[in-house]
Amino acid sequence: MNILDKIVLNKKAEVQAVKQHTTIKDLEASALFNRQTYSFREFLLDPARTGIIAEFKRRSPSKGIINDKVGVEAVTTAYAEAGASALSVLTDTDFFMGTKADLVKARQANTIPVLRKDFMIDEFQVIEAKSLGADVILLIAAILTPQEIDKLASLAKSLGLNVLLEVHNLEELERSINPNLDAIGVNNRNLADFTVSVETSFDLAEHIPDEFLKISESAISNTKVIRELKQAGFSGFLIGETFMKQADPGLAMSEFVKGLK
Ligand SMILES: O=C(O)c1ccccc1NCC(=O)[C@H](O)[C@H](O)COP(=O)(O)O
Repeated sequence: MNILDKIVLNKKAEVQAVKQHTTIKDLEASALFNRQTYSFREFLLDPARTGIIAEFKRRSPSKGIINDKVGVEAVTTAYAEAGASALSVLTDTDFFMGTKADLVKARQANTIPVLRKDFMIDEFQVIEAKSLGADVILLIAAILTPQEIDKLASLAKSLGLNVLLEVHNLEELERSINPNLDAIGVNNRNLADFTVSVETSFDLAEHIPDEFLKISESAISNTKVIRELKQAGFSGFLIGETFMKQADPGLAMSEFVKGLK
């Protein structure tokens, strides 16, 4: 069984366990549930920002612990200050050391869109994402059927959430395209074997219809590649480890963006 299969199996058990003690009514009662979400498109296309979706990521299956010494409020506010167009916050605990509380803290400390970075397999998690203050959810084509993507994306849109679909190859892209998506993210990391190549983004760029925002995800480590990705039509750049592996991830981002000017 590859790591993605393990994560999904674990996630199914986790969601079932949460449903034992939390109802949809409980989620809808959250103070954050009825807030107006920020537009992913508006912030990503704002020329005063960088297009960077800056990720708070303590640990990953591919790298182990990246940084467990920093706090989510301090890092995400520094990311926003450095020009992030949006924030990505891992809420998976078992594989990434993220928490749902991290998302709430990032939401309350910032006024830019926040992506709930998790493995969404159940409608409950979409409603939960809204209750935690997310603006954007991630749907991963490799773990969902087209019918599941359609169901989860249309629920998300009905709640005012933005939807980012993540693909890794042309077959996933072609089978998963759906009018309820806002953005298509090309993951440069193969989630089954962890190999990374930014060429994946360049190869898929021309196949993504223009109505969707194009996001390049993972293994982005310098500003030269961002300039090249912009030329190829990408307007969003999801970056985690490059910033988080530094003692001060916010400072690392502010130094990094100097190279974009
Ligand atoms: O990062 C991993 O090791 C990983 C393993 C299995 C499933 C997902 C994984 N990462 C999620 C992501 O997509 C990244 O956190 C995100 O794109 C940022 O990537 P990076 O800039 O390379 O940290």
